[in-house]
Amino acid sequence: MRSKLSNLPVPEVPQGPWSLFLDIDGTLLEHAAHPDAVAVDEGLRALLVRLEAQLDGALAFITGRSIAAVDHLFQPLRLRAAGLYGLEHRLVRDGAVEAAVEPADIAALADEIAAELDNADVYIERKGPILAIHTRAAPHLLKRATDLVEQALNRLPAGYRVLAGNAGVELMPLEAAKGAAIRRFMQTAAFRGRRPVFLGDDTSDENGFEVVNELGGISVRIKPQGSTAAPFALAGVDAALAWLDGLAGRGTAATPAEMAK
Ligand SMILES: O=P(O)(O)OC[C@H]1O[C@H](O[C@H]2O[C@H](CO)[C@@H](O)[C@H](O)[C@H]2O)[C@H](O)[C@@H](O)[C@@H]1O
Ligand SMILES: [Mg+2]
Repeated sequence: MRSKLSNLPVPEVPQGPWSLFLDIDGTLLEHAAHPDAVAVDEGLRALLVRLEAQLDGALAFITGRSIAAVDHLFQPLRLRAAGLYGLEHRLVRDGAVEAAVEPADIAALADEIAAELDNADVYIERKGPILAIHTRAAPHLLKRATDLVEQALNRLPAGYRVLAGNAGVELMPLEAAKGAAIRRFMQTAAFRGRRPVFLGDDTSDENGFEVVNELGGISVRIKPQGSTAAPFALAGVDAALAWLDGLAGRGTAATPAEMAK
């Protein structure tokens, strides 16, 4: 069931064994005009290290970015992660990435859409099997970009969908879903038997909230703007980081450099 966001309470503190799933953009990092314009500071790295140690490894990023992009952002950390909305996984810290394959037809569509839009403020992110058109720096082009992606969808074989956000639109395989990625982690040794907690900020996180709710976990929508399946909310990135900081145990800390060994 979807609730009105404005009335949502701050999340309860998890009791007993719990695990943590984290969206990145808009949850841990403030949005920037371009995907490459964000940066991770040492405070955030240290917070993640503390939480990961406290949870005996039961922490994973669940993101629309590729795992390669996540590793670049958070280096030297290589935490557990589902990238590309679950098309890629790294189920153990520092482990191998199960990568997704790029269908040739998506690459061709990206070229066509780039030529049609022909605007330096629109960024077309080619993420293998997913194509993202970012219009954050050119909001007036969101409708045009969405129309072009929907036209492209009609020319693809069945098995793709369009996911529209506030500042862009993505074309992706149907199996790209954060909820499925969370279920997959919950079946692994580090997460099994723990209560999932998931923080996310966008439409693409709603499917993850539904799965976490079904599993009896705590789902939290960051900076609410519409309806959501999450029963809890936090006002923005600063509030999310402060809440996580409050959960982070002190005294078990390894440094990011130690974790990268
Ligand atoms: O699932 P997330 O971790 O939230 O990732 C979602 C997308 O994040 C990135 O794009 C978004 O953040 C950019 C930086 O703030 C912003 O410029 C863009 O408008 C946002 O859509 C990333 O580039 C995408 O690949 C992710 O799908
Ligand atoms: Mg996000």
